[in-house]
Amino acid sequence: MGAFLSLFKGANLTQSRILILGLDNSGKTSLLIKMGLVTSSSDKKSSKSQTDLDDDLTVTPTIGYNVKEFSYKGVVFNCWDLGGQKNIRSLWKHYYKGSNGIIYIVDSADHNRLKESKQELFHLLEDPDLKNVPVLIFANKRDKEGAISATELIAKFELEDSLQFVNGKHDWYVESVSTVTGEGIESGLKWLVSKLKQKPSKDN
Ligand SMILES: Nc1nc2c(ncn2[C@@H]2O[C@H](COP(=O)(O)OP(=O)(O)OP(=O)(O)O)[C@@H](O)[C@H]2O)c(=O)[nH]1
Ligand SMILES: [Mg+2]
Repeated sequence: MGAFLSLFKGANLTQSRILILGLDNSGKTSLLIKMGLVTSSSDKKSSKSQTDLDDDLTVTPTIGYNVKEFSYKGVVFNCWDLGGQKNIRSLWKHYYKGSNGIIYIVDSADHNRLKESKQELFHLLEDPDLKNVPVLIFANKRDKEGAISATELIAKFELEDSLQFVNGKHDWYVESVSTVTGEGIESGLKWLVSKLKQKPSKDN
């Protein structure tokens, strides 16, 4: 009976596997923590506090991965936050298969690493297991002085010219965010929800 009820409850939900990727120190784990708060506060039925949500997550460099599941606007986000240090980025590809979307995080205040971040993004999109997946790019740390805007990131990453041509057609969207203030996160998630609802789950 319990199994039947949970099946019924999930009947209208779009299941999605989302990878949170980006260089080390870009803010992936911070985003995972904040996403729990943003999605639960938009769902008025939930009254989770920040403490409820991040008790098992710490903002220290991730060795391995963290996984969290959120429901937001009819979509179940099964989010995988993978460690971004250079020596463990080669492990990312083992998580690509079956993914429905990517949230790629860029530290928009770290000018010295924008080129490396761009190269990593284009490299990962060459993988056949990520063909056609929508890519939400978060220009994170907008609260920091010197952070570049979403428009500047689009220009620096040359997204207009090239992203749609990498390995199939990738819908993409850039939003300037801060995981400290939460600004921008919901707007980006709304875009991703609209893309995930357009495509059947696991359709890569
Ligand atoms: N000012 C500011 N600091 C941030 C923001 N997001 C993350 N940080 C800080 O950036 C540092 C790195 O954040 P993490 O979330 O651990 O970064 P990560 O991408 O998970 O790093 P790895 O696990 O090493 O791949 C931490 O000190 C965070 O507090 C933001 O929006 N603004
Ligand atoms: Mg981390």
